[in-house]
Amino acid sequence: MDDKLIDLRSVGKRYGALQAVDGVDLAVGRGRMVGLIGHNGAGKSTLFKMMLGLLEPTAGEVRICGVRTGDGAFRDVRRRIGYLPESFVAYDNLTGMELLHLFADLKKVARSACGNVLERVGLSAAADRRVGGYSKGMRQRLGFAQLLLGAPELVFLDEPTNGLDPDGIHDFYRILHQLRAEGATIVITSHILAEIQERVDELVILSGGRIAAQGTLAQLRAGAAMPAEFRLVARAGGAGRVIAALRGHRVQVESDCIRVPCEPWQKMQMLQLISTLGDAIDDLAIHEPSLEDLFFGMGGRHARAA
Ligand SMILES: Nc1ncnc2c1ncn2[C@@H]1O[C@H](COP(=O)(O)OP(=O)(O)OP(=O)(O)O)[C@@H](O)[C@H]1O
Repeated sequence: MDDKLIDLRSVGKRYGALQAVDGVDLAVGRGRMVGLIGHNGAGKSTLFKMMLGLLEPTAGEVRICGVRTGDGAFRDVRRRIGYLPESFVAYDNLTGMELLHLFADLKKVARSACGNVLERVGLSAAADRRVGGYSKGMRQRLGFAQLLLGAPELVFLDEPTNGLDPDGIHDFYRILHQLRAEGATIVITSHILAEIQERVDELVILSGGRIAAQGTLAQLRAGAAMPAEFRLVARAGGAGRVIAALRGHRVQVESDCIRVPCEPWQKMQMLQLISTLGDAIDDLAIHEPSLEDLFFGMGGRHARAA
């Protein structure tokens, strides 16, 4: 069996004169969880639709579970895929359970699986209520429940945490991590970079239809070579000594701390220097660049320049 569940080779999609996706190469192995991020219009949904076989690429090849999306055999592959679109449309006059029965019938999954799935997303108590009375977060959970039907091997989620409260987001990722532990391969898009950065195995930054960067957060940090920042809190009367010792560094003095940018390879030197200041320093923290810092340093900047 092919362990590259997703295999995109030089994939492009053109809408008339607009090149929405351009020369994308991407391989995702079984059991991986990948975060796809990018500005509005970067091409995330177009890429998703091509991976789901809903859109034909105008260039290159999309293979899912080893099968080309244009091939007849892809119909069977589709049954192994779960998809939660950005706007999950539910029928308001059905109950949550009735709606799930509908999805179970469409997916050829036994209706008896629905109770368990509703329980998994925390909607058991609302199973017999009409969807019209559900909150935005409850609808999103229902969308997640339909995705779980049939235990999909490959899962695509487009902005899945929109509308969820912090508890909902926490539960949502807990279930996703369980799915991954069971062997599922997961691709997720999000605009909430702080939320996704520590929760996926790998990040793909899409910009202007192309992959601007790809890797773990640590790899993206290393590739971007963005400085970390030391934040030093001086003891009363100690600030002058700290600033004098840091002469030659780009020091920024704030009301609550002294900020010193530091290249990744200079961290140990900086720590040694700080250790000589002893009792002039009350506290220190090292702030590594966040995904948001990297995004605006790479994809975001490219995107806006495009
Ligand atoms: N059916 C279509 N016809 C013409 N242009 C389209 C079509 N669908 C998308 N586009 C264009 O392709 C580009 C990529 O759109 P896409 O929806 O894939 O981006 P996205 O990254 O998902 O954006 P968002 O974060 O806003 O959902 C955009 O410029 C968009 O206007």
